[in-house]
Amino acid sequence: ESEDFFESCTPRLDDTYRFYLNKVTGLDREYNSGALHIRDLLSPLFGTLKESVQFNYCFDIAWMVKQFPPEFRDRPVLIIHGDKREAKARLLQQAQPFPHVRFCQAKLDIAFGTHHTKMMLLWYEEGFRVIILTSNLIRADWYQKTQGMWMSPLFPRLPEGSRPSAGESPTFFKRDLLEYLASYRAPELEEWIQRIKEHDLSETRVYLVASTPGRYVGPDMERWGHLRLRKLLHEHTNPIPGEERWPVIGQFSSIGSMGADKTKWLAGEFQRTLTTLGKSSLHPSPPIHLLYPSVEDVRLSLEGFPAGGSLPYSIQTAQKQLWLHSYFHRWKADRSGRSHAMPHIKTYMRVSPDFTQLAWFLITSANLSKAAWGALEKNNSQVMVRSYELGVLYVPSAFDMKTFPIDETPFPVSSSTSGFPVPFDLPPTSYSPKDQPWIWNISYSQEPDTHGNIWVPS
Ligand SMILES: CNc1ccc(C(=O)O)c(C(=O)O)c1
Repeated sequence: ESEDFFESCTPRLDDTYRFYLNKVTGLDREYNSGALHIRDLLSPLFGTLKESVQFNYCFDIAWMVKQFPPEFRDRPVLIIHGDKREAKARLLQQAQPFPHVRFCQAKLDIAFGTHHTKMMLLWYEEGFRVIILTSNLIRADWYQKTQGMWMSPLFPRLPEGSRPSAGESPTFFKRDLLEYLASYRAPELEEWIQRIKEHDLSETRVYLVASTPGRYVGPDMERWGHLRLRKLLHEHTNPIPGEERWPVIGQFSSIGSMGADKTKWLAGEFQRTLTTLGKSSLHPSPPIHLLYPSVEDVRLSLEGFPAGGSLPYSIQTAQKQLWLHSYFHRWKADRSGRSHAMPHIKTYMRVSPDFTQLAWFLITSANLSKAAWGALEKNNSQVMVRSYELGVLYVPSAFDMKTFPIDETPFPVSSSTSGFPVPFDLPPTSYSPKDQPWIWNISYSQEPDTHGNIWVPS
C-alpha cells in the first residue's frame, strides 16, 4: 500500500520521530535532504487525497490551491480560521474562484485570542494522516524560514463495526485529538470527528498538547496549555539525578506581555511546568535559555529585515519587560544549515548539562505568551487561555528510552541514527552586550540588511 510505496521510494525520511523541517530555498542540497516542502506533503506519494482540512492563521488561498498536485486540486478543502468581520470577508473573497474551498470560523470569545493552530487533516482512499506544523499557508512561510512539523503515520481504516475507542494509541492521541476537535463546537467538524473515529491511530507515539480558549476550573485546568504539559511531564517522565543542572530551552517567534518582573508568570507558573520531571516534589531552578532572534540575526538573514515581519515583538510590550531580555540567546543553526533562515518554528525542551541528551521535546504553534499557554487566576483556582494552539510532545518512555540522544549532525538525514534532530546549535549562544532582541515596530537604519535595505516601519 502507499505507506510501503512511500518507504520504498523515499527512504531518506526519518520515521523514528517523524519530526521534519521545511525545505529552505538556496541551501546546500544536503541540508534539505529529509526536509519537506508543502508540495511534498500533498503529494500522491503520501496517499490518494479525497478531502482535507487546513487549520491555520494566515492564508493565501490561490497559492494554497496550487500546492496540491493537479489530480487533487479540486478535492474539497475545509479551512478553519479565526478571522472576523472585514478580515473574514477578505478571506472568503479569496476563495471566490474556488468552489471546493469551504470555511469554518473558530469561536474567539476572549479578547486578544488568535486561531494559531496549524494542522492538516488528510483523508485518503488508503486511510488518514495528521500533520501538525508551524507554517502559515502563505508562500513566505515555506521559502526561507526555519519551520517544523510532526507527520503522523498513515492511519488505516478500522474494520467495519469496530468500537469507537478502537484504534487508540499508547499516548491516547486519538481521544485527545477528538476532544480538541470537539472543543470548536463546529458543525463542519462533526463529519471529521466521525471519520477519525473510524481509523486506527494506534501507531502514534507523541502526546497532543493543545490550547483552546476558555476559563477552566477543577480537573479541566489540566486539559489545555501549560498545565496540560505539566500533567504530561508529571505522568510520563521520570526524575533525573542532578536535574537542577539540566537546562530548559524555549525557542519561539513572538513574545507576549509577561508582566513587570519574572515572578509574575515566567519564573512562576511557566517555569514550574517546564521544570517538571516525574513526581518529584523538588522545584529546582535550572538554567532557562530563551532563543529569540537578535536584530543582527534578522539583518543578516536570507530574507533580511522583512523576516522581522513574522517576528511580531512590539516595542510597547518589550519596554515593559526589559528583565526578560537577560534570558535571550541568538538564533544559530549551523547544524541544519539554517542560521540565516529565521525561526518561525517553536520548540521547548529539557536538555542535559552537556547538551547531548533530551528529557523531552515539544514542537508547537505556541509562542512565549500567556494567551497561548494560559495563566492562573483567582488565587490559582482558574486558568484562562485566549488562543487555539497545537503541538506534540515527545517523551523517551514512549520510545522505550530513558532519554533521547541528541543528533548533533541531523543533516543529511541518516536513517541509522536514533538521535533526536534538534534543529539549532547547542549550547545556545547568549546575546552579546550589544545585541538587542528583534522588535518589529521600530526603525533600523544604521546598517543595511542582506538585500541592501533598511527597516522603517510605518
Ligand atoms: C498575532 N498573530 C500572530 C502572531 C505570531 C505568530 C507566530 O506564529 O509567530 C502568528 C502566526 O504566524 O501564526 C500570528
